[in-house]
Amino acid sequence: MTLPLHVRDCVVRNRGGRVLLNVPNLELTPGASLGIRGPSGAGKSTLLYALAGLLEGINGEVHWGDTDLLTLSSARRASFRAANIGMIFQDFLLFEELDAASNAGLAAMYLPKAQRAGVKACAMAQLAHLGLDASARSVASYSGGERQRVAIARALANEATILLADEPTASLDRPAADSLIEGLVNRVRDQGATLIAVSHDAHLLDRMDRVLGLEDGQVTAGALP
Ligand SMILES: Nc1ncnc2c1ncn2[C@@H]1O[C@H](COP(=O)(O)OP(=O)(O)OP(=O)(O)O)[C@@H](O)[C@H]1O
Repeated sequence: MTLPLHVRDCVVRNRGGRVLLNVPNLELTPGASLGIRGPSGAGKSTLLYALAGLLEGINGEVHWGDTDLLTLSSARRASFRAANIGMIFQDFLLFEELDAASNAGLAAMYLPKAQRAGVKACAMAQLAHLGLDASARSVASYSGGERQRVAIARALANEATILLADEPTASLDRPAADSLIEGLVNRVRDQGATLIAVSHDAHLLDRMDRVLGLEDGQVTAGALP
């Protein structure tokens, strides 16, 4: 199921009250891709976390279709994420002691039993597609590029229609980065998925339908379609 995004008056503050992010209005139709660019500390990751319902102390509205994420309990937000959102975190957030397949198939833990085998199989297929074998080695010993690919496989394993990616090409070499970009763009086109990607990679930003600029927590460009 593909879902439109509507964000209204989304404000995130730190504990001292400083505004880290202020997005008055952001709309994205299903099947569209949005790049997010801006200097370090601009609030790009904070915006992705807000869109995933991963922040506390946030004001405003983040609607995916009819669901306002910010009104849900944290348990319901976790279920919504497991069913709808694939997220590639900037620092990967892998479980160090687990192997690649367990990390990539993590969404299975949060889904109904009937869907678990499918997610695990999809995780294995994504790993293979990304050139990783099903080693029983824990990911603690993986290289940066391998870790990034495990994180990508995890994000794609639950067939999510919302893909939130934080610097997804940062640890990949150019051919691997271009192949990933191609795969993501194809997924948006073929499955009507929504892709929102924070990136400094001009190749990636060039392939997005729109690019949103952020600076010091404020939107500087590209909020409207
Ligand atoms: N949990 C937090 N508590 C307090 N401040 C935070 C928290 N998370 C982020 N910040 C601050 O919010 C601002 C935006 O951080 P964010 O990680 O969103 O920036 P970014 O644009 O993604 O930067 P980078 O490109 O360096 O990853 C920074 O000043 C950061 O220190």
